[in-house]
Amino acid sequence: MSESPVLLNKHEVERLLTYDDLIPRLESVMGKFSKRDSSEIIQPVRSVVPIQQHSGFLGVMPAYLAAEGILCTKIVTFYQRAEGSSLPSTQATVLLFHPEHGHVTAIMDGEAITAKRTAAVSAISAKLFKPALSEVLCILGSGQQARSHYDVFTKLFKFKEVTSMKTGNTSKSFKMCFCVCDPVLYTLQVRVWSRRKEMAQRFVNDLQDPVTVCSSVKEAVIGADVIVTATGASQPILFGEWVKPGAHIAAVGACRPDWRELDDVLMREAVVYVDSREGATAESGDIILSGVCITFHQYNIADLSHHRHTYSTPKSLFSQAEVFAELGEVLNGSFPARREKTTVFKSLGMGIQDAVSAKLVLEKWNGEH
Ligand SMILES: NC(=O)C1=CN([C@@H]2O[C@H](COP(=O)(O)OP(=O)(O)OC[C@H]3O[C@@H](n4cnc5c(N)ncnc54)[C@H](O)[C@@H]3O)[C@@H](O)[C@H]2O)C=CC1
Ligand SMILES: O=C(O)C1=NCCCC1
Repeated sequence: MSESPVLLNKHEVERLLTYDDLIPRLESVMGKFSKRDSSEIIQPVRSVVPIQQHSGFLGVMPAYLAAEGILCTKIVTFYQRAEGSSLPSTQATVLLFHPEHGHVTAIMDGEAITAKRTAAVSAISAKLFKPALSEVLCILGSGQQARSHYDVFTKLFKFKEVTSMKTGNTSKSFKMCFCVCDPVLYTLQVRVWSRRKEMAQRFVNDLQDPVTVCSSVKEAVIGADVIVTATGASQPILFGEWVKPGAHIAAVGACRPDWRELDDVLMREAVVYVDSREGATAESGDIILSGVCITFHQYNIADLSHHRHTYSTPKSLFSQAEVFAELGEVLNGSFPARREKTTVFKSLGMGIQDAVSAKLVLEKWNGEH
């Protein structure tokens, strides 16, 4: 008889899952995933059931990591909620199985895992792609993901250290330049925008450090070096014309093929990285719809039965935004991090991220019991 599964609630998962432990595991598993060795990792694209009547979705996200002995699935629901709703828009449960015998070893809350692993992956993207001098972080949205992104980004990038160069004369006979290196600490400035300003204000009231509440997306993003988009938007809210050249955008929302957060200009001008190419091709409206042309030339042809039919041909077609690489392909060295360019990391979420997070939580719990 197998033992009863360990049951862990949100509070326990939150306590046991730390970014310091999680980040290296995510880097390792995403690097391995991008090698596409199916004897090591199997992770199909998420199955999603629309719940149209209630503006919601049910997703199932299985993963098997043979070398690590992790067999896992997350079951997640996500809803488009009215602003200010007290219900969480993303809810999840994660199940770990015994890979050899098939029984369930742990059932744990998936909300904390989803919040932390998504933010941790965005932070990995920012480590790789943000401009060397990044002083301004902008967060669009004020929900669960906005908060976990705030926590990990300020933890990792709170201060940047820059070396200032001084020049001067050293000799009477000729002028020579010398350099003195002064380490200077700058505080990262954080800005937040939310659809309703009072929600952004509520977000800020919970924080220790000062954060600027902005009245518009444009005000929030102008001059920002790193931008996190973590909203439930289904139409673009972030426009390329506002984005500072060289900025990095971690785009977390818009996880349906017909939802957008980023406009065509940004999607076509930036170097686009994704978590999984298959996931992005199936689910990212920002990628799928970026090449769709909405201007059509129409003409009519009368057929023999006196009906008139309208035929359309595209007047002009833009090509779709191209995916440059997966985050894992950069982590495993097969593609470069093009830090000098404007970069977008389009995140959709992966079962392997939940799997390593859940395993970590269970290991920590086992260590305590
Ligand atoms: N990439 C990934 O791995 C994951 C992505 N997500 C996605 O991230 C987004 C945020 O998720 P949570 O923070 O859990 O949700 P949440 O409900 O806690 O927060 C959503 C935020 O988006 C704002 N918002 C909603 N509709 C909007 C609209 N039409 N325009 C502008 N702002 C709008 C809300 O005001 C709120 O600030 C969602 O789209 C969710 O599906 C969630 C989990 C994982
Ligand atoms: O990866 C996840 O978990 C989710 N991704 C997008 C939608 C909500 C859940």
